[in-house]
Amino acid sequence: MANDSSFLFSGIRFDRKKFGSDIARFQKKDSDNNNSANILSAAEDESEKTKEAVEERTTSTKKRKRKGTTSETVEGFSVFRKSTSATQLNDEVRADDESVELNKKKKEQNRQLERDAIFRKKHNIHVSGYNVPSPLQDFDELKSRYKCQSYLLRNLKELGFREPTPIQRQAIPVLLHGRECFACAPTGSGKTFAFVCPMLMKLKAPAKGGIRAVILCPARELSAQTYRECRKLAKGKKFHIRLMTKHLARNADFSKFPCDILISTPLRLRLAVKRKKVDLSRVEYLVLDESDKLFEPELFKQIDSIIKACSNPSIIRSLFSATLPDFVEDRARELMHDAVRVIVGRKNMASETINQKLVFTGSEEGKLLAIRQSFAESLNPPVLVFVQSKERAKELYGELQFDNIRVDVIHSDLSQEERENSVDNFRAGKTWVLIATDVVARGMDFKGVNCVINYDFPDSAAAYVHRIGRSGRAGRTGQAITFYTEEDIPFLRNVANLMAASGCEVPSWLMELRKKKWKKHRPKRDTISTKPDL
Ligand SMILES: Nc1ncnc2c1ncn2[C@@H]1O[C@H](COP(=O)(O)OP(=O)(O)OP(=O)(O)O)[C@@H](O)[C@H]1O
Repeated sequence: MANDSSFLFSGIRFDRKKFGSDIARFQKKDSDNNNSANILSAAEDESEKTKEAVEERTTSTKKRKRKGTTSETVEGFSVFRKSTSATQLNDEVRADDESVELNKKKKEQNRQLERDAIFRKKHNIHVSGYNVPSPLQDFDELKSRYKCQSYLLRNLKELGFREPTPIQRQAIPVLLHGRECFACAPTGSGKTFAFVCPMLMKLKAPAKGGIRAVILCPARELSAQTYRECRKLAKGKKFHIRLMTKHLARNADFSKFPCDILISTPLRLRLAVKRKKVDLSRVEYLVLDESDKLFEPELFKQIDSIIKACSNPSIIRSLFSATLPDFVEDRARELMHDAVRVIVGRKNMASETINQKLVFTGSEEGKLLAIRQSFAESLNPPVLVFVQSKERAKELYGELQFDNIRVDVIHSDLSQEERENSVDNFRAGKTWVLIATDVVARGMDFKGVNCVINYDFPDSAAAYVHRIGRSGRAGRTGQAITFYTEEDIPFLRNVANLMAASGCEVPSWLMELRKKKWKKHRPKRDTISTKPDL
């Protein structure tokens, strides 16, 4: 025991002065107790010394760090030094260093998070999800942070894109970090580039060996437009970008040619998949543009089977739209892994750059008078006029085509070529007024549409937001006029709410109307005609 204790406590100097009274007490005890008394007092001493030693060690480690040295003998510390191996000590020092480093890193991360939050607030960007990448400060960061190739930066410049739009600031880094993403941003706010840019950057260079990326759009016109935009952005790089035409869907064998990016409507892609001429198992990127439309019941089956056919486990999927109803969010959460949700402004809101107006026309006849009067007073082309069906598009066209204005029409009964011509002529300014059904209500980027007229009241909040969003794009101002008749009054409050939310003045009586659930409001309307009924 004595030996043990001397071994255990060797090196400890006993402070006789400090523990004088204890020594006196223990000296009175018989000799048998001497050993244990010594041990006890030595133990007390040790505990005292241990405390000192620990304090000493902490200070000396700090000192060492300050001085940059690693060994300094401290009195009374040697017992621990002796029983602690050099590697252990080194480990402790290293652990200390690491924890300081970690703290520094954490602090910097927190500062970055704070900066990101301020920046997002400034640009009205709202995110949710784990570890959301920092938003882009400018396009230069595409190069400095993500090694963007020069062809893409050059194309951006050529297109006149100086600053990223809010959705581009956030969605591009999210996708470049390989995260799935569902995003909602106002009409005309640059969502196309937000998904095409990271796609081109991730694909890096043209390659053979199957379809690598797919963009799905709900309408042919929008697919054609996205195809053109992709090609503009990819200029200078020989990517194989293909638009799924009716001919390709029916006849082509996609295994026979390279395809980096395929742009299609769900119907055409589904047809090609069914024919087994398209293999989607290698697709690395899948974009569902106008995703809420794609998830509507009439397209859901096709979309579902396409998503299943894109079976690559490392696929990155993204959903984009200006309207993101809850059912689409739910679907996105089911579908995606570790997705980031990006909302610019408020969900499902009309663009704030559009001046919106409601006009009561009483009857169908009243509408025709109102549109003629409006054109007579001030026709400021290009003007887009929306009606609720192809029959009504034909009727209105029949009325206006002889009115000495350059008017055209687009609907699903026209041939592909006729539809393309209508769009091209309108884009080129040859047509002043384009009468349309909802086939061109979503995504179409007609530059500088001055006014959208909802000749027929839209059938849903989403339809309203997308239709009027053909105007007031890319920061420009625009105008939207919505005609309403008695039949539409139950749904007026919904439009009034959208108007108020995007900053338009709304008469107070409108805000006092009752709200009614707006579900596919397409009442049977009287024929558009000034000819008297026979
Ligand atoms: N960073 C940018 N700077 C300037 N213009 C831009 C920028 N990004 C996109 N644009 C332009 O803004 C217009 C609208 O872009 P885009 O069609 O992608 O909008 P969107 O958000 O997809 O609209 P929608 O919801 O109607 O589909 C286009 O003409 C496009 O060229």
